[in-house]
Amino acid sequence: MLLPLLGMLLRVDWARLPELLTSQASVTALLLTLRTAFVSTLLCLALGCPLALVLARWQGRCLGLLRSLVLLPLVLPPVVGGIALLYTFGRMGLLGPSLRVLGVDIAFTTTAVVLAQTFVALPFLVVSLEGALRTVGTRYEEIAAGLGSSPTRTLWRITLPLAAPALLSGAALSFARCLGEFGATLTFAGSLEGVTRTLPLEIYLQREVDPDTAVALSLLLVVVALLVVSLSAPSRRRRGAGFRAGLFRWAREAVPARAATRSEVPAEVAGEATDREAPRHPDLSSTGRASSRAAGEAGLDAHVVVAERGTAAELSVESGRTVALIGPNGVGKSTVFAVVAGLLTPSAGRVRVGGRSVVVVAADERTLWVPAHKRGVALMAQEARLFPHLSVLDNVAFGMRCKGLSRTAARKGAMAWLREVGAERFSQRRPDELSGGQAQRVAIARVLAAEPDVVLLDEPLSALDVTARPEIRSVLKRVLTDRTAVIITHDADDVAELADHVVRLESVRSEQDEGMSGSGTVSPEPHGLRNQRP
Ligand SMILES: Nc1ncnc2c1ncn2[C@@H]1O[C@H](COP(=O)(O)OP(=O)(O)OP(=O)(O)O)[C@@H](O)[C@H]1O
Repeated sequence: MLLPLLGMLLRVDWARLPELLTSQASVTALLLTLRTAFVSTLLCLALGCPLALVLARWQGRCLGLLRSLVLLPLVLPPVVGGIALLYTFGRMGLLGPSLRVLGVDIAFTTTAVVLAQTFVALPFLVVSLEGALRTVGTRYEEIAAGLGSSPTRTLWRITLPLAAPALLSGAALSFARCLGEFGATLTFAGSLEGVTRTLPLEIYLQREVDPDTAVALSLLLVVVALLVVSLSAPSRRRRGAGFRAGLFRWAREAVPARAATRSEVPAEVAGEATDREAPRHPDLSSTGRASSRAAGEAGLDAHVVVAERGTAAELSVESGRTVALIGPNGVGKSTVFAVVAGLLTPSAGRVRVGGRSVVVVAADERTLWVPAHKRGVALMAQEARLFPHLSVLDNVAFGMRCKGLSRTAARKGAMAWLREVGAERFSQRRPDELSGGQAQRVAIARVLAAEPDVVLLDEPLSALDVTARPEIRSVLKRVLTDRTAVIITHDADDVAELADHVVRLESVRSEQDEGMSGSGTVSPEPHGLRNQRP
């Protein structure tokens, strides 16, 4: 890699360098290159983001074919791309006559340069972004939906910010690729000075007449490309260090509405929630949920069959009660949660939340399907899954923001919840600056601050060490009082301390059941198991 660069550097006429770089033709070519590369990168972002999202999230059959098509320009010689574009947009091409009727002429114009650059650079953005989206997965999006976030809000507030580093690297790579584009541009746009002659074309021309200018311009292109790529390359330093992180932090702090300073936030909520009652934000307390918490009413009622996972379960939770869902590994407890939370369609069954039907499926056909963010069901998993790009305070405020509270009101409420779970001193930290126990406290506050009708806790204490467990258990015990909740656990202490009832999901696989990998039965224990060993 270095040797050819060295070879070029030794040929640079350093004394004449400024004069060579500032000639009229060089400056025109450089400005045209930067301008077109910038527009092409914007076009790559506009086309590449949805494409990457589809490739990362869609599970259709033609996915492989679609990915191959998107990646094709990476392996095609650019001149082939140029010919393809010419026979599509050129005067005699597929769309040429129709475009001419509209008075649009694309081939051999600056627009053609932009199209050629976009054609070859798009895969760089898509590949970077798709990889990042797949790595992040859907776990944060599922949490966001449980907190009441609409798909659009989730896209802008969770998915894209989480993929921002990859988006930046992908955009920079695309920009760099646009800077160097030659073959497709020459074929489709030609080489007209000031219109389509970009820097690579200028270098090629100068090579014939003035090799010193060609070498000087090549050096300039190397420097620009190196700058772009190095600024966007993933940092191997500690998270939060480095130029990019510094730039992001500076931008965050420069926008006062986005981040309150450490001293501001506690002052903002001074005097809030001084009692040990679980705080309910005043703007959220009148959502009608109080009536659904009347004793004896159904808080959650689920009858679920997921044939492909061999799970069948019936679960009923009185409003304001906590039920422990227990059973051996693989019996289908998390599957039941996924159906109730709206993350999985059952093969048959129905789910009612607070007396409202949210799922009805009969014979594999969904007759009623309320999307996850409209169910009022929040899921808390083994790991805290705090949104890594938000501060602790904004994590907890997220659910309230989804319900339409102003940023200030949501942060006030969030601070009160953090105080409730004993985590207010971490409010301005980032999730990666918390221990497992601290993160789990914050996750509890985040779920409860969203005021869901039903809280689903999937082994919330299992990732904690033995010292943190009793502490978090007692926090849970306090905050789950009067809430409709289901907790999956393998720990007898959790059952004894947290649950009003126990539902046992059992495997009843037998010789006769061949074809079903297993099924669940339910055996509700009588109320009063509290303080007993199950
Ligand atoms: N994404 C998936 N796709 C297909 N099958 C799955 C998937 N996740 C789980 N299963 C299967 O569904 C069945 C129930 O799994 P589930 O995770 O619901 O069990 P569980 O009772 O929660 O287990 P554990 O106590 O180990 O968490 C298992 O046979 C499992 O292999």
